[in-house]
Formats: sequence, structure tokens, C-alpha cells
Amino acid sequence: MTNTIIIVVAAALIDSAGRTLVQQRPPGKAHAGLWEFPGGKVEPGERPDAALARELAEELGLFVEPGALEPIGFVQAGTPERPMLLLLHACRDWQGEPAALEATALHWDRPEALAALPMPPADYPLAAALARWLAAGMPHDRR
Ligand SMILES: Nc1nc2c([nH]c(=O)n2[C@H]2C[C@H](O)[C@@H](COP(=O)(O)OP(=O)(O)OP(=O)(O)O)O2)c(=O)[nH]1
Repeated sequence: MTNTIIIVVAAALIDSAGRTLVQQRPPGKAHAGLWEFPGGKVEPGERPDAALARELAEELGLFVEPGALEPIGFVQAGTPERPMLLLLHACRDWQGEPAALEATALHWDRPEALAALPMPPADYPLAAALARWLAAGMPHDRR
């Protein structure tokens, strides 16, 4: 029997100084202590953008319009028994002040500096895609 792929949505919140938010995974979870992009698993029947808006509310107390989420890149992760697909989105517009409601700590850093942090393996190619995407100039900047 083949295993169903778990879709995980994640967000690179980008502030006005061009920094991105990462959060530290709490003890007792997979990848505990590592720095990740906020987000989580898409629930059955849920739209990925709605899932990410829900996760940002649950984890950080933010209100985000699903339309404010821009696709950046994706990466395969997990194991053969538990395959995952991580979808990274950029977000520059949100309401509220990020609070570590589930994470151990929050950290803002320039995208090219994120790879110096201990992250889940799948996050290194995502951080690289983010840095390239920002360096290329977002559609937002070209208006
Ligand atoms: N949110 C998030 N999850 C990530 C990232 N990188 C990465 O490998 N993951 C993995 C960790 C988890 O296995 C899964 C997200 O699951 P989750 O955050 O909703 O739930 P969870 O901690 O209970 O996960 P799990 O223990 O069931 O694996 O994706 C990332 O940057 N952000």
C-alpha cells in the first residue's frame, strides 16, 4: 500500500527590514529545539492557504488573509513511511504582533543567515529558495 503524502504549509513572514521569522520547536515534538518556519499540516478537506492562515493564528496569534500568502517553493521531506511535501509561502501583510504561543522562542533574521541555525533538514533548501526569491525581487517590489 502506498502512503498518502502529508502536506505541510509554512510561512516566511517578512518584516519591513527584510528579516524573516523562525520559531523554535518545543520539547517532545519531532525536530525539538530546531528552528522552523511557522506552519503545520493541512487537514483533510482544508485549502492549503486557509490551513496556513489557521496555523499562523494558532501559533503566533496573527490574522492573515489567505490572499496575502505568496508561493515561494516546495521540498519533499519525511520518510518513505511518512512522506511529506512542504510548501513555503511568503507573507508581508499580517495583523497583530507575533507571539510564541506554541514555540519555545521566536527569532527574526535575514534569510541568508537562517542556514546558520539548526533547522529540520528540509528547511535548508527552503531557506535557500527564500533567499533567491528575495534577491530576485518580489512581484510586490516591481509594482
Ligand atoms: N511547521 C513546520 N513544519 C516543518 C518544517 N520543516 C519540517 O520538516 N517540518 C515538519 C515537522 C512536522 O513533522 C511537520 C509539521 O507538523 P506540525 O508542526 O503540524 O505538527 P507536529 O509538530 O505535531 O508534527 P509531528 O510531531 O506530528 O511530526 O513538518 C517547517 O519549517 N515548519
